[in-house]
Amino acid sequence: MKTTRSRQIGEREMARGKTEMEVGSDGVAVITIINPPVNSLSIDVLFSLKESYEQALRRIDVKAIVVTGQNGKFSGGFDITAFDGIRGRMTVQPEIDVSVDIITDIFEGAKKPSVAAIDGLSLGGGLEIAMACHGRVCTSSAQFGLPELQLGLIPGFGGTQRLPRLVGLTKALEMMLLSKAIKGDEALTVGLVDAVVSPQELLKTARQWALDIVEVRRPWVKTLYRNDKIESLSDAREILKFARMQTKKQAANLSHPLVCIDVIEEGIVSGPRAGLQKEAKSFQKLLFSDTCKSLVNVFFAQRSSSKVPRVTDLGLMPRNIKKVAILGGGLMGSGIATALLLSRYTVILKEVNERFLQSGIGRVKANLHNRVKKGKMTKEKFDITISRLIGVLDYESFKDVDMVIEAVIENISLKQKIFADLERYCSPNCILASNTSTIDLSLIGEKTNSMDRIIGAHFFSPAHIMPLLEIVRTQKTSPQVIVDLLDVGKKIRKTPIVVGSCTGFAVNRMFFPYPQAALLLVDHGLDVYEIDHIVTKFGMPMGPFRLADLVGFGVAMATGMQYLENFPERCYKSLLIPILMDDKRAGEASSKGFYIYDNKRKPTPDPEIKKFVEKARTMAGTTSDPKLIKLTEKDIIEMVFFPVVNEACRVLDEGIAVKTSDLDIASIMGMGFPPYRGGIMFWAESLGTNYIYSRLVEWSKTYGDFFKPCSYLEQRAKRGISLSSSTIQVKSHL
Ligand SMILES: C[C@H](O)CC(=O)SCCNC(=O)CCNC(=O)[C@H](O)C(C)(C)COP(=O)(O)OP(=O)(O)OC[C@H]1O[C@@H](n2cnc3c(N)ncnc32)[C@H](O)[C@@H]1OP(=O)(O)O
Repeated sequence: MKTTRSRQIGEREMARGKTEMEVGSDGVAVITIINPPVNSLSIDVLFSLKESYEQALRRIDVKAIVVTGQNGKFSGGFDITAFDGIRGRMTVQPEIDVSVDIITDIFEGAKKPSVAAIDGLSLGGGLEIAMACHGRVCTSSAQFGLPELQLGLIPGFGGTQRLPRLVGLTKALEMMLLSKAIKGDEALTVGLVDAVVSPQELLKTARQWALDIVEVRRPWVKTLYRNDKIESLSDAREILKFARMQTKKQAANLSHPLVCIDVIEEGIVSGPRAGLQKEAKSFQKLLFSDTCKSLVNVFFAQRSSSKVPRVTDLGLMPRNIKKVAILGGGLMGSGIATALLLSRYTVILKEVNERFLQSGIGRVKANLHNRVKKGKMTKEKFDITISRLIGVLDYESFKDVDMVIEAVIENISLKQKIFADLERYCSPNCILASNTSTIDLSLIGEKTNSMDRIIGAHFFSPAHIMPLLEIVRTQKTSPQVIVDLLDVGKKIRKTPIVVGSCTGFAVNRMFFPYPQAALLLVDHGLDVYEIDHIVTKFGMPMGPFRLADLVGFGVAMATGMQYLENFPERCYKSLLIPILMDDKRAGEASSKGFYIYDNKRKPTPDPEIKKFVEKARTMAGTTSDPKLIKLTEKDIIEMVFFPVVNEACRVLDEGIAVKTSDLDIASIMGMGFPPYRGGIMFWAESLGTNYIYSRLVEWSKTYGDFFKPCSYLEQRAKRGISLSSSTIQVKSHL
């Protein structure tokens, strides 16, 4: 990464982070990286580190150097917030290459040895600096990784060259291509560090290690020139060939993992300095890629989703939730119970009779057993985990639970009765949550006086695996209850988004036009499997028809009815699914839907589908539209996803979601929208509001109000304003 410092400092009043140096009577200079919260490497930190090094090298009382990070964190890597600034500055002639000129020539090439003392995080650029030191000492909880690929980048401070030289090619590829972090003990086993010590011993050991190098009691190793761990050229080529093959299979739409492999290969074939140069060039190019911009958007969107205006800024502390009761042990209830048990909550599972209860407990056990089978959980851990699950048939044990999550079938009167019961049996402070995916919470709590503690906890199936938690609040939900649920969400490792109450809430609501658009295209002449293929190629985990099979036609019809009741003017009604249901097809569960499923649930296209499609077209009076048959893949993607963008705009307009970035997260984590496209709104923004608006206008003229753009989109398109700008800003432009 090339940059200049003078411009940096000139641009800001205050430096972003620094290093401090302290020289001990033993002649060791300890340089500490200081840039809370994760000691990221801003340009200021990097230049301060360079200055500290140069000072230490100049001073005759300094024999050796120890580099460490403040507050038990070595460094979380290069400052991701600085990427935009760097992109802007790279049009100016860059002067210094951080990787070669600073890290390699000044730090690693120094005439005095340096040792990294690593506790906590050592990620990305942080690990790359540690690898350029001549020794590494860490604690067992220290975390090491090069996760740059998750940001659409490759390591840019020499990581592609030094990591293989320390841990061998296979392990290095695994750590980089899978962004897989390892802990201190494994780092020692694979050769990434030289010693693991307690946090109390860390600095002392690192100082002594550095002095030992000076006094030739330990070797002075320059990682970049090590050869002992690198495989022979022919073996290396085979390993890299296999890695390329795997990468193409698993990430067909991404090029940066292949760039990473090329850069590693360059170092092995042409030597590490050539590798460093290729790495620097590739890094700079990737920094400008759409993939990088999209994935960085996802990184910050994910972190901002738990920051809720007028809720998390009130200074409220989350209450300590220990015991959670779940009503209903079906697919959702058992999945939620599993997620909670895995994070050490005590869980009470209530069912209406013994048979249902045993099935529910059986499902939880099966979920946990799966983890044991995959080696993610030991048998002992399984026993401890399942011992925290208590099955009950009545409300007796509900008096001391901190939170209840109702996960019964979507029946309004049943839910109303349950919430009225809960109000009687639970303590007045108990949080009353519902896992409903469509029903308005005000309706669910109608028969209670507890609307302030009623909240939606909408999990996605399978609940113990899917990463999203949609937290649904009403006008009356208290901020404290939202803060509590956000905290539980974080503890069970979910990414929460907080949204308002409406039919389908944010995720299902904005995606309801998605299958409808696909059905419209089929009714007008397109092929079911072609649409699924194109949508999958775009990056969705499955196409809309395969998804309908997975969800099941019964559920698809029931939720479809909800949208039809609430938004009749913009629903597309196809007869295809009811026709398939008449043929006793219910989707994957019945082994037949749009696809035929074998006993391993592998889908195969069904030639018979054509017959049903024809019938649906005849009954609806639609015919093949010659214009649609000629559509390009791009057109099809737009016709399927622009109605989603349009509905997302309504969700924002109604204040159901407050940030476009929350909808990005919702689309990625709730629906599998490809993260490397940044999320549905980020992708839409990249295409241009006006473009989306004009295409919707054009289609609505031919195919009706299903495509009619909403006023939120129209206003922004006409004024050339981004989708994320608030209504107030738009009005001010009027
Ligand atoms: C040249 C080099 O090769 C290029 C690079 O180094 S690119 C950077 C590589 N490093 C990474 O990708 C690490 C990214 N960070 C993470 O994975 C996680 O933040 C973490 C594991 C470090 C910490 O996780 P956790 O404790 O859950 O805290 P988390 O909420 O994620 O982060 C805390 C804060 O630090 C910020 N932060 C984390 N890493 C950062 C980074 N590298 N740069 C800037 N800010 C960062 C987060 O945005 C967040 O800010 P906020 O409080 O304002 O929202």
